Amino acid sequence: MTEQHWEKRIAYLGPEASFTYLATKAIFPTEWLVPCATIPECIEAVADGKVDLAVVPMENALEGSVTLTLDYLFHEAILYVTGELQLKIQQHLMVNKAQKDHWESIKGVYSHPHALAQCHKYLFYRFSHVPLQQTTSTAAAAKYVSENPNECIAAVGNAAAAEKYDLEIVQPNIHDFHFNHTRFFVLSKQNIRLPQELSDGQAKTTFMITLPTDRSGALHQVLSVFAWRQLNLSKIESRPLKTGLGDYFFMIDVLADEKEPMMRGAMEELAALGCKVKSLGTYFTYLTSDES
Ligand SMILES: O=C(O)C(=O)C[C@]1(C(=O)O)C=C[C@@H](O)C=C1
Repeated sequence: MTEQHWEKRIAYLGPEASFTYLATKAIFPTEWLVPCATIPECIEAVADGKVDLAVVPMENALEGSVTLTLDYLFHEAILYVTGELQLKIQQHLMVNKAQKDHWESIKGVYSHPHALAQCHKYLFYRFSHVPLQQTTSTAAAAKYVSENPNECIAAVGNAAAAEKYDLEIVQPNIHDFHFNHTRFFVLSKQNIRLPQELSDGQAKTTFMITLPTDRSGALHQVLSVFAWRQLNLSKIESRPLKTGLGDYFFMIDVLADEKEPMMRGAMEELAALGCKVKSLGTYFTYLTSDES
């Protein structure tokens, strides 16, 4: 955080100039940032104690959840959310400067699948004949385009990536809807919280809940546990349990601190209903002002 000097090691989905990097750098300007090639690599790095924190994308306003992050947190790792970062997302089409006069003849568009999906309309109407190639991040796509000056290809990513990898932005703001933001989780092995200063001050708790058995009304009962206590939910999403078709767990965000008496009561009632509840902890949201 800007007011502290933790000198922590923080893994992020890299390389440098990815959106995850911009969100991380905005909130941790002085810490040691460690790029990882994939979301599982970031999560494993913090789970194995190689870094203190890891920052991974978890939800985009246009494309929805980053399911790899949610599933990995449920199935593979025991980690806590210490904070949530939010970043405004602006996607630009960029080419190698050696190709800037021929950009309308591009033979491929490279980017992270979420970024390509956020620009679906533009790419479909403008370049429907051009194959889309998935990369591990938008910055990885920009790096690839910069390392291949003889290929007439483009990357989709942010302005910082264009600058870092010396590319020319040939079409700015190609995302389909103006309101484009992404949420990122800051993960830790400890159930700790980033300092509340600089956050929006609203405590949020994320639970992963498995219903007892396939009995009618079970989800209704779970929701009523929160409803009658006037605990406000800001997200609910079902994901496959991976044990069979129709088996799900639910990821629920509640706008309250898990230490509040009402939340403790809710947890007790869920247990009495036979639900398995995994709390990822209570955390605050930090709005990053980076204009990418
Ligand atoms: O590729 C990047 O730059 C990322 O940080 C990943 C990611 C994502 O997974 O959603 C983050 C923000 C944008 O929504 C697009 C891509």
